[in-house]
Amino acid sequence: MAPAIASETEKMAKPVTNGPGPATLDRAYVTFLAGNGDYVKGVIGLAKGLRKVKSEYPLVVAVLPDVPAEHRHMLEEQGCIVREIEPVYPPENQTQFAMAYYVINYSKLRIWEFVEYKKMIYLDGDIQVYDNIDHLFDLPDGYFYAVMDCFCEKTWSHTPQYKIGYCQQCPDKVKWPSEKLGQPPSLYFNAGMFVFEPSLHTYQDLLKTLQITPPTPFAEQDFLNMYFKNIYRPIPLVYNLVLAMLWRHPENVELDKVKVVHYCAAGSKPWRYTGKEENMEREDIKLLMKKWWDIYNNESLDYKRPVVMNQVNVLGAAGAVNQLQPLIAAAMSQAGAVKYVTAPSAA
Ligand SMILES: O=c1ccn([C@@H]2O[C@H](COP(=O)(O)OP(=O)(O)O)[C@@H](O)[C@H]2O)c(=O)[nH]1
Ligand SMILES: OC[C@H]1O[C@H](O[C@@H]2[C@@H](O)[C@H](O)[C@@H](O)[C@H](O)[C@@H]2O)[C@H](O)[C@@H](O)[C@H]1O
Ligand SMILES: [Mn+2]
Repeated sequence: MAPAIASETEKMAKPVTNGPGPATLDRAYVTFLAGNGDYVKGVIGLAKGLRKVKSEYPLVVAVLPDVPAEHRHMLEEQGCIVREIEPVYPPENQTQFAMAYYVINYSKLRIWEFVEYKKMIYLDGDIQVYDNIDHLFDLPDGYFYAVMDCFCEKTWSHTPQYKIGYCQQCPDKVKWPSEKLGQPPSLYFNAGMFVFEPSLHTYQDLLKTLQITPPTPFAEQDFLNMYFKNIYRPIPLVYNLVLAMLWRHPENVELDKVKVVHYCAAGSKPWRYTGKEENMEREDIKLLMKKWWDIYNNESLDYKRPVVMNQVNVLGAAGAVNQLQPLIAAAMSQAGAVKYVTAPSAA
């Protein structure tokens, strides 16, 4: 079993900053948005959540062409960097995806092309970050970091592990029958959150490999698990609490220590929450819904475009200078060091 890297992760308990200045620009969070529906609320909530925990890095949103201009504008208004990507489709197939819409999730693979960033943390749009996780950017390069998934929900009923009641979250509860089924499944991560390094070589190889890989029920999540199997390193579940863990493996969950919550259980998308589906009436679920909405509705977390006057050609006319002076002083105090150019001295 690949050693969890809890020790290294725990060592970086406090968010690492890059010295006094702003964080290096070769790091960013990235999420994925498709369609003209309500997932845009998830991404807006995520942008506000990252701001609330004072993350030092921007949020890039990879949008499919079907994301309307109005939604893109809303994301830019929240300080997001919006990047259009082309869809990625798996080879022709008769696969029954666990959820029919999973087929669009292969488009996530486009983020490996964002090579202006050396390291990125991918977060699904139905994820919220409640504690600063910037320190994950300092995990050693060369690996793929993600949290282990759970096999106990009905969405896994097509798998041998579900049929025998085996789950990697509790491998000793129902032992894997190696004599009958051979090797147990490799450690398997949830693809709603992962730390990765964009690379054109990896990107091209991902797309090439995809075209010769028969699709499977969990779509790009299965594909990414197969592709990164040898460099996958599990990180603690505090970095991606798959909600089902609350009722499937409560012994593994310390909710007050959880930093990232993934609203992926049936009926748990906060912006669609009715409380009617199974497990959705739980007190911890209601608390997590309130936490999500408190951030989404918190206007003080809206992005405030800095008024930066990086170059103000102050005209010679005394009158203009007098009018501008207080404005410049206000801008300087608000935007830190501001360079402004005084009008060249009259020749
Ligand atoms: O209509 C959709 C469906 C999915 N997504 C994106 O694809 C991700 C994966 O889908 P989802 O989170 O619904 O899968 P789950 O984690 O629930 O299995 C979402 O978080 C969104 O970022 C989207 O933007 N629009
Ligand atoms: O396209 C496949 C998706 O597979 C994953 O979701 C699943 C997985 O977590 C199962 O374990 C749960 O049972 C299920 O509810 C949940 O939807 C990723 O979260 C998502 O980003 C995406 O990759
Ligand atoms: Mn998700």
